[in-house]
Amino acid sequence: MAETPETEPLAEGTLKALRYASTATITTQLLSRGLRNQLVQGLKPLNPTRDKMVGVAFTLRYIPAREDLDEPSVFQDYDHPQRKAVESVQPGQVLVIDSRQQQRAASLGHILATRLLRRGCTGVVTDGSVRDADGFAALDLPTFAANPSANTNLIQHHAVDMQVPIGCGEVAVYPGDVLVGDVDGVVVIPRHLVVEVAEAAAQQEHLEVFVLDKIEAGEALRGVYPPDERTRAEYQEWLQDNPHPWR
Ligand SMILES: O=C([O-])CC(=O)C(=O)O
Ligand SMILES: [Mg+2]
Repeated sequence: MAETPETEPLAEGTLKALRYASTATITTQLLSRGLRNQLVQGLKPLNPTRDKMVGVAFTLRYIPAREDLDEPSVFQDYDHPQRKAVESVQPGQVLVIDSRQQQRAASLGHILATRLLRRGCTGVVTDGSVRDADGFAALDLPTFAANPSANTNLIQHHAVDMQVPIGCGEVAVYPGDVLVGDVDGVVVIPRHLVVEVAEAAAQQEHLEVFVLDKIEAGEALRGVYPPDERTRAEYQEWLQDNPHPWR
């Protein structure tokens, strides 16, 4: 497995391909490579009009809160791990939080998310909750969470570590992995596979545009979906006038 520095940005071509491909298509490409558990479970997009998300994982891990440690004055420390994480996220990264699927308290709120947006963060994913949900709905930052919850994180969570491997919605996320989100959910692509999966997914997406045209025109599935040799040859013709849009 090739080593990639966990903060390495994605190449422009890979970004464009991932913005073009749907999460549905990406999960199919991951399945063809033997990976069946890459879709983060239990999430909803909180700002459905800004739901396409692509970015490199910056991870933050929460453990259960304890009353003698997690009281409001801890936020007087600007180096509190939650605040430090927000001020460490780099442009092109998605903040992914392991909230242990616990939803009673928010993993973060709208002010911190606004700071993330200003830092060039491209999305927020937590398998717990967020608060200030109306703020998230209006913020130009794709956000995926299980639920809104008014409680601040200290009620249930203790931020303990960043840029370590985490679990989020039953999926392993390693720093530097690539997250893609849309209306169907959030998929995690292992970093060493991202270039090939992005290209293969974009190609599949483009072929499916052609296939869908035929189905809309009334053609039957046989020979078309999945496309047989004849349909693939027609697709090659169609490509002359419909070049790959992510290139
Ligand atoms: O979740 C928190 O405690 C922080 C918060 O409200 C915000 O960022 O607006
Ligand atoms: Mg707030």
